[in-house]
Amino acid sequence: MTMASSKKKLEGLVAATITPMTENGEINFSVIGQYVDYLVEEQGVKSIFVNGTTGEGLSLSISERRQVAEEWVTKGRNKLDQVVIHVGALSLKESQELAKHAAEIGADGIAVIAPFFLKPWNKDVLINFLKEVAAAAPALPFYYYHIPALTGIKIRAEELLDGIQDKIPTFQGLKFSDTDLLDFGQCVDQNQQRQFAFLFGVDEQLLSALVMGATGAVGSTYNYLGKKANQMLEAFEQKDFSSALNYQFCIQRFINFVVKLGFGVSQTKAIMTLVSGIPMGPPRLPLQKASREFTDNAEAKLKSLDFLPFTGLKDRNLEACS
Ligand SMILES: CC(=O)N[C@H](C=O)[C@@H](O)[C@H](O)[C@H](O)CO
Ligand SMILES: CC(=O)C(=O)O
Repeated sequence: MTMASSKKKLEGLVAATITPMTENGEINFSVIGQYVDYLVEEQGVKSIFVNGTTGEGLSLSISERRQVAEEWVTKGRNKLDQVVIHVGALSLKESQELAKHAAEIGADGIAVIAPFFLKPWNKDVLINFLKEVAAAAPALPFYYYHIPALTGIKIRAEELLDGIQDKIPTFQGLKFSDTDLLDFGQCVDQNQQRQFAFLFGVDEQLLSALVMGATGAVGSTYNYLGKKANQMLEAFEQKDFSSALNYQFCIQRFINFVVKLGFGVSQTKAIMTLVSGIPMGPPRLPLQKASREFTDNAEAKLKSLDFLPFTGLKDRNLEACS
């Protein structure tokens, strides 16, 4: 526990990394170095969450997950603050293997979702599963990744956190990807004496979560809207709430637009390719590549919001926020 507890707290924006792929569906390791530089230099994002939802972690083989994790850790060395690896899997054995591997390669933490096929039906069973995974990496900070809409496991995070450190001594925080701000607020409220990280995962609502005590955020949009989100965090920090709200609305205009077109990991890959210029490639089945129509519409919206660099249309960007 000494190593885990001496680790500095995970805070600020954490990009949920995309797993770049080639047109024929293999992982494109060759762009990960550029991707790290892009996040740090262009978006001001210094921590990453690897092999999660956005990274199609559950669609990769165990061997691929190990290689992806290793590449991010290697390329992020001396550049990134923290690299957290999502090691959740349906098989406890696989999850433990990935946790152990994350420790071996020098990752800064591990996160785990609830197993979602044969399900834990109550808090104690879920804790037992998480505990067994955490124990495979006893020196690494452990984060629970709460994403009930995707796992179907609706055990409230507030309930799960009650007494969790007695069971999982390396427990260090929560990645909360749900819109239930009562549950989130109570996680914060009931653990004020503990140094947990409360990482919010609904990018379009981050400002509300900051009010509730979020200490950071993990999300897909920080890959390409990190700079804007950082401006919002800065304004919030300065107690300039009207500017913070202005930034949140600006981010919402974009997310609202793409949500209406149908937004998920495939679309995130297309948008990131557009904005960063780094080819993210297609997603893996069962996901399907974003349509040309989606990409064209998203591009027009990004331009009108002034979210694309060098568009040369500044005077016509009526929706742009400062
Ligand atoms: C379901 C999902 O992928 N959630 C992401 C992270 O938890 C978010 O970053 C969303 O992509 C984002 O908030 C847009 O809805
Ligand atoms: C968004 C997020 O945290 C994930 O992709 O796992």
